[in-house]
Amino acid sequence: MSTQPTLAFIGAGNMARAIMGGLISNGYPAANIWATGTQLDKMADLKQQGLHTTTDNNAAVAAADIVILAVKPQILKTVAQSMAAVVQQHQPLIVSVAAGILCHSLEQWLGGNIALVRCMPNTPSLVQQGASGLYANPQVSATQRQQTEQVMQATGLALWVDKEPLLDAVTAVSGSGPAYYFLIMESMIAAGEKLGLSREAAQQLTIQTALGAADMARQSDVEPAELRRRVCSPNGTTEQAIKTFIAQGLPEIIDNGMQACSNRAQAMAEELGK
Ligand SMILES: NC(=O)C1=CN([C@@H]2O[C@H](COP(=O)(O)OP(=O)(O)OC[C@H]3O[C@@H](n4cnc5c(N)ncnc54)[C@H](O)[C@@H]3O)[C@@H](O)[C@H]2O)C=CC1
Ligand SMILES: O=C(O)[C@@H]1CCC=N1
Repeated sequence: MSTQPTLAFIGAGNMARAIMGGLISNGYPAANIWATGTQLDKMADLKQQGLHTTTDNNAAVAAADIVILAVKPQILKTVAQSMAAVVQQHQPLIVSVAAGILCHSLEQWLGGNIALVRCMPNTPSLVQQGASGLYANPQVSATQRQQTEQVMQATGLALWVDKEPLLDAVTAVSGSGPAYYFLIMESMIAAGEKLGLSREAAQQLTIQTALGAADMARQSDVEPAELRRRVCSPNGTTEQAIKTFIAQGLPEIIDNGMQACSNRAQAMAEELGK
């Protein structure tokens, strides 16, 4: 990475830890990363890796070029308001990873007129296989856009969207998406066991199949639908599985689930954004 801005993660929980872990594995200097939380002892492992840890959000903000807001959406208003003065004084770039909290609300809570990126990452960032959607408000400079992109690309794919509501679609596809695949894996492991495999064997085969399918889809120049057809021999075994999935409504189930996810993001903006 050519430029290495100092980062402050406000709320060192699951998502922040996934991004920080991905960055460190990618060679980002630990000394350039601050992590905050409510209890220092819960961040002892981060301190041991060379990160700065503190329970004082304002101290981390004052030290940072980029502040990543990674607390739960339900407490973001209180946390943002308590750091507004130091944000206005130091003018760092703010990146919020919170689902469903609009730029408009964040700008208000942070005292107005701030450079703000909303980012919807996902937890595979930890193994540098993340997928993030990014949206910048007009105050974000070209350099700040580039810096944000560099940071998020160090954890995987990072794509810009040009309309803020599209972040709810990103949430439905990739932000929440790992959980869908984990559920499918859970179900395949259970079904494999029911068919007589040991749990260990069912788990290994399931995970390797998910990895293989994803890697093949990524490397292929044809769409996943064609790759699926190539697995289905006429009157063979896969065809029976796929016919059963479709007859029982799997595509509609996935559509409904993702719609519910996006609806929830919009409802959170209403509930929590005032
Ligand atoms: N978990 C996920 O897969 C994803 C989460 N997100 C977003 O990331 C954000 C965080 O979610 P998670 O990491 O899952 O939650 P989490 O609960 O694991 O992490 C939040 C952290 O904030 C800390 N915290 C609480 N009050 C604080 C305060 N006043 N100051 C500083 N830190 C404080 C908590 O100790 C906790 O470690 C949410 O806004 C969520 O919408 C976005 C994409 C994916
Ligand atoms: O479930 C949530 O609200 C967060 C946002 C996307 C993934 N986890």
